[in-house]
Amino acid sequence: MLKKLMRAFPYLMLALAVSLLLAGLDAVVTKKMLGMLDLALKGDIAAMKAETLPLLAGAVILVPLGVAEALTGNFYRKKVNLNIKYYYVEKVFGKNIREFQKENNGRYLSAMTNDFNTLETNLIMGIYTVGRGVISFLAGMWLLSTVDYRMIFFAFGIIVVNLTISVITSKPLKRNYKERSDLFDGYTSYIKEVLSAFHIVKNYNLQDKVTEDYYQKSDEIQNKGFIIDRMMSFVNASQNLFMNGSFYGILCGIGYMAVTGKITAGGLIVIMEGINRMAFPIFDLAENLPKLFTAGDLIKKIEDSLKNSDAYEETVELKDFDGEIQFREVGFHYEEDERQILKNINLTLKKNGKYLVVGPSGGGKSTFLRLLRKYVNPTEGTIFIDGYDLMDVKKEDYFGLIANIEQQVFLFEDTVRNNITLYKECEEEEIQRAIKASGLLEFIQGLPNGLDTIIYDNGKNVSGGERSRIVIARALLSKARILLMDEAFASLDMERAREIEKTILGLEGITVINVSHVLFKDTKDSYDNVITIKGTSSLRFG
Ligand SMILES: Nc1ncnc2c1ncn2[C@@H]1O[C@H](COP(=O)(O)OP(=O)(O)OP(=O)(O)O)[C@@H](O)[C@H]1O
Repeated sequence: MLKKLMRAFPYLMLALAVSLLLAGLDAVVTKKMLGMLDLALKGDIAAMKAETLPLLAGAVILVPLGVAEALTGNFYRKKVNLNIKYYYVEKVFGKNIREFQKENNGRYLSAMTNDFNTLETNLIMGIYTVGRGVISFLAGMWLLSTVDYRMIFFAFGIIVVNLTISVITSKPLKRNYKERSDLFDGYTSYIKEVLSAFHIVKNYNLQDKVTEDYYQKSDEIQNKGFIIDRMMSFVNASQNLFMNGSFYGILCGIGYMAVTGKITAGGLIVIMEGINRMAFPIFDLAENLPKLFTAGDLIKKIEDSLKNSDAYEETVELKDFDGEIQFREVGFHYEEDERQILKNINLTLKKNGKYLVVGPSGGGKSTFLRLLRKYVNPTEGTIFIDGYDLMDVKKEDYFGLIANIEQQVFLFEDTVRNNITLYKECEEEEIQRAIKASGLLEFIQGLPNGLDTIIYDNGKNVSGGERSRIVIARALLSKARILLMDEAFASLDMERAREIEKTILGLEGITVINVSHVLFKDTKDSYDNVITIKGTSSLRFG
């Protein structure tokens, strides 16, 4: 992520260069204006006339420079935000399916909202604000030094003390920011869960329980925010005390110099202006530096959540499926559960074969499919595909060879066409063939805009059976070599299920592995084999 942030470095530099130009020119114009005051007090009209034009020119240039500063600053902010968001999504979709499913994906939502907001405020804008603050501070320091060079030492003193306070206070702040981010993860997951279970909450009158839980979680987060704000106010108060003390000291000094005639009236105002320019950025620095130091931990937390704990290197490229899939002494148990789910599986699935997988509930049929989908690897034995260990086959190649029809159907909020083609270029004829084979023709003909009708909110306006058929059409169109089906007919009426099953069994050039408890006598015989999975106790093949 740091690399992505660094990519926006040139934009930051550009924005700060414009700020430097603006602050420098502004300081020169101020210095010249106050020089005019001294000339006026001396009555040197000729010198005043000579100074007027450059002064006016400088003042005019300040206007476009001010606009450029705002534009370049916003551009930097946009660039860096887009960079890290792009990086994040790329990384999230680089996660292994199994690892992603195992985690609570609320943490990703929380990262994309809460953590990114914190990063934007504390780091992205923090760096920019600190950079501008330093520039403005230096401009103020230059103004002071034009009157008395010793002011430079005073300025450095202020910076050193400010940095020290920021470093000391950042440690407890870091811890609290991290804890608040963790709380946000839980909070976001909770909100996601409660909103998706909205109808259950209403039907079972769980509103009070939800309100109470919500209140408690919000309370914890607010408390953490309160602790952070309280710490920041202590930090700011101590920085302010030091700053105000220093500035009052300076004011006394310059007051004395003015009274004793060591500086002119213009010089006095130059120093006041310089202090003014230094004061605001110093308060900005005091606020932003400690926050800036907390960003590292947040980035680490985000990066850690993006890592795949399974870093097994897949080396085999497999562009086609030519022969067979072989299970040899395959056994499996889930990572978090030592219970053996599958044991000693030995079977061969031939190219273009049609296989029906049956067995009791909880017997391990979906787990068997998960192995075939490469979501998990066997904990014992080996699955070979065309002679290669499936574990070594690159996921992106293998996923290109298989199509899945799962129990949980996901539909995009888009047209029926895009939901079927999954945004790939397809011939109209192929689409129509898939629609017919999946029994969707009647449904699509009845839609107001046919294939271009929009499906809303993961298929709110589509029935369970229609959803299944859309996903079946999707799989038929994908031209996959292996079709893996998990209770694909569960929400279809018998007649339609039988029809679609017949179509699928008649498909040439595709291997079908169908886990189903919906069995028809006439179609059952069309399978090349029926595999019975009954947990670890037995596995029957044929
Ligand atoms: N992610 C998981 N972590 C731990 N155990 C799991 C996980 N998924 C499934 N199991 C367990 O594995 C066993 C087999 O589950 P699986 O879903 O493979 O069975 P199934 O035959 O497909 O069942 P059903 O027909 O009811 O869908 C069950 O005892 C289940 O509790």
